Amino acid sequence: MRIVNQTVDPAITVAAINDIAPADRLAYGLKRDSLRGRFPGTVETRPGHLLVNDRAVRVFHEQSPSRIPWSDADVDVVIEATGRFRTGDVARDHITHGGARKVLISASADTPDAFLIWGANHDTYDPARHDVVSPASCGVNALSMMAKVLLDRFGLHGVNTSVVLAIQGWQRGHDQSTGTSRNDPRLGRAMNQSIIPHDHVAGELVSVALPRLGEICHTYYCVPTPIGSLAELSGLIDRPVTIDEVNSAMAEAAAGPMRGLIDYDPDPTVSIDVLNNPASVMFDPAGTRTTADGRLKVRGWFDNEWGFSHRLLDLTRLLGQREPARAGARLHTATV
Ligand SMILES: NC(=O)c1ccc[n+]([C@@H]2O[C@H](COP(=O)([O-])OP(=O)(O)OC[C@H]3O[C@@H](n4cnc5c(N)ncnc54)[C@H](O)[C@@H]3O)[C@@H](O)[C@H]2O)c1
Repeated sequence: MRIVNQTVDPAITVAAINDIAPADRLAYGLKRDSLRGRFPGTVETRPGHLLVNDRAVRVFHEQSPSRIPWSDADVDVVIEATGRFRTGDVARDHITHGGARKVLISASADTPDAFLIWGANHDTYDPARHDVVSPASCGVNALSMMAKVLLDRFGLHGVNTSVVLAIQGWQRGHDQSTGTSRNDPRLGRAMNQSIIPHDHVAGELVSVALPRLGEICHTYYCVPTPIGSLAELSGLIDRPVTIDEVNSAMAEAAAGPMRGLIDYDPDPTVSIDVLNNPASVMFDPAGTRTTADGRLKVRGWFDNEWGFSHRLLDLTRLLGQREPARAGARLHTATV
């Protein structure tokens, strides 16, 4: 909602929100954000609506995707961002029961019609076959951008990846045995006390985005920082390459074909410096390492909320297109 309101984009209107939270709580959550500060505008409530900068947004409070009357609010694209309904079949209820045209699951979904990573494989979108789409995760987006440059420029292979992820909404403040959103008991452990390993499928999904990379070994850790995450990628190329060559390739991509998706920042960087960066990854040239036998390693930072939300909107624009004429997408989002 914040990004839509700060961007003048006639292609996207937030038409409706469904959330189990009452409207006054949604308004409060939009007005005051611990990380991003006050909302730069006005937020009020009216019966059945939020008024955001005097624009009415319909609010529903249904628990189940099968009960939300999206067609009443003329919604084209639903962003399924509850974290609860991550399988393609359940998310499809927004279409079959709710009357929306397309669904974007804001996570590494199970069995969507397609995984589309913006800038890596979104040009494989087929409107006739892809109704429920997943952009994978923020980490997959960050890794895929660096991998694409290294693959296209140097023929990268033999890839290992790591993500170090800031605190997530589904984590717990103290140890819990029940109620965690995943099966792994480690994910119920207190988020502020540990580096928590997570068996995430991110590596597999980078391979889905860029099949020429082949299989990837991946590791993933959740850490107690509030925002700002790290992506590292290593691999092999068939000739020795210098640090300068790798960094120049990234800088050229950031200034050229990957503009807006890769940000190149030569200043000494720590994770909080990526706050509010809309790119999928902020490449950190100080992290590049190479060896004489063709091994290399790179790192980048990403704002796991802000960058990923921009990619959700990029995909929403794509899914919202109607052929031939009607431009524009009206969307639902469950998080504001
Ligand atoms: N936060 C991140 O860094 C990040 C990045 C990429 C992807 N994601 C994914 O996005 C999803 C949401 O993450 P988040 O951080 O925005 O979570 P969040 O907890 O901040 O937001 C979830 C929202 O869904 C609402 N909700 C819960 N159950 C509901 C239901 N049955 N019906 C309607 N609304 C319901 C909650 O009230 C809340 O407003 C997760 O799948 C997460 O993995 C998060």
